[in-house]
Amino acid sequence: MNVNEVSVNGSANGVSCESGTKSAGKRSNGLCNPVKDNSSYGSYEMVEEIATYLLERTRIRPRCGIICGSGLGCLADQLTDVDSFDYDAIPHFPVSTVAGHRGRLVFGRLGGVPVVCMQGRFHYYEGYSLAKCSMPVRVMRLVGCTHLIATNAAGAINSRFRVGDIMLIRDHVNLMGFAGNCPLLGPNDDRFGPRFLGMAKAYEPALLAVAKGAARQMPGMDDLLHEGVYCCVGGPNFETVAEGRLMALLGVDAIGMSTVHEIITARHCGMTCFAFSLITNMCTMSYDEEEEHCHETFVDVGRQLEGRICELVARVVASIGESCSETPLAK
Ligand SMILES: O=P(O)(O)O[C@@H]1C[C@H](O)[C@@H](CO)O1
Ligand code: HPA
Repeated sequence: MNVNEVSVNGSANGVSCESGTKSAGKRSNGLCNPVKDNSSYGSYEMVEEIATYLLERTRIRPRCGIICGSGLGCLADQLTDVDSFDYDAIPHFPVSTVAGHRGRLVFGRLGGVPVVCMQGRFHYYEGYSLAKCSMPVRVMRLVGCTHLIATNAAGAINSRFRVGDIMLIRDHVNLMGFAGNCPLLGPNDDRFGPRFLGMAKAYEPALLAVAKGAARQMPGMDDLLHEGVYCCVGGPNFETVAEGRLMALLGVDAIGMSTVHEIITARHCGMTCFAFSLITNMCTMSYDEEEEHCHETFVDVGRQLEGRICELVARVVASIGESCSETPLAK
């Protein structure tokens, strides 16, 4: 059996307290010592229990999961018919520790399409394993999502990009994977997906085409839009000049601290993926440049582009809604 065949019927009872998380009625600070953290965090039963907990408390049956990046929480604010769950109220869920990441799961409708938004994500530098950072993607799958939209704030390596541009992610470089760190480390549970998986079409070309078509219809948007390669680093420090230059040699267009492990996890459980980066800064590529990296400024860039970004996402979600109504959702 795999996730495409399984319907959620686990029980929300009998929740146990795991190290570095919180379970019903019991709390810790939600942080893990990465050394002690279990790389294969999130058994099928645990994820199923979280999904059941949520489905018992909302009538929304989402088709698409949306992860809001730094400063992009506005995406969740667009939803109607909302049921929201603070992360610290959901059994086994980690908690957000980064400014600009609100820390709640929001079920609702975007233009009529049922979706669930992570208003705040988990990052490796917060002390969570990659498996734990991306565990909510599996929850999204078990509550019924067939599609994932991941968004992030990123620094531009590509000198043609400008702050405020949007880069549709065509592909990524899994730098942390090169170093042996991957959300799928540890025993594989075939109910989620296969042991080995191809990543050549990680980002769905049809959704990239939809986004580009939508941008052409939005005044001024076409000029802001690029397509490129994203790379995730562990953070929380930004890159040295030498590292920035190395990224350019590797063919990377923008660098961030998320998304790659979420997409790997989503592809593992058969989800169709779309992602984009909001360019919040230019990476420092020369020793003569003043480094002007500031998380709060990055969050502000997101706020300034809220309207356009929300419209872009709404249009992609609408097209997902249309494709889902043509293809019946697997149980
Ligand atoms: O959650 P995302 O990837 O959007 O967050 C980026 C990377 C760091 O967490 C933070 C740096 O300002 O923004
Ligand atoms: N580097 C890494 N992550 C980032 C950056 C950056 O320049 N900007 C926003 N997230």
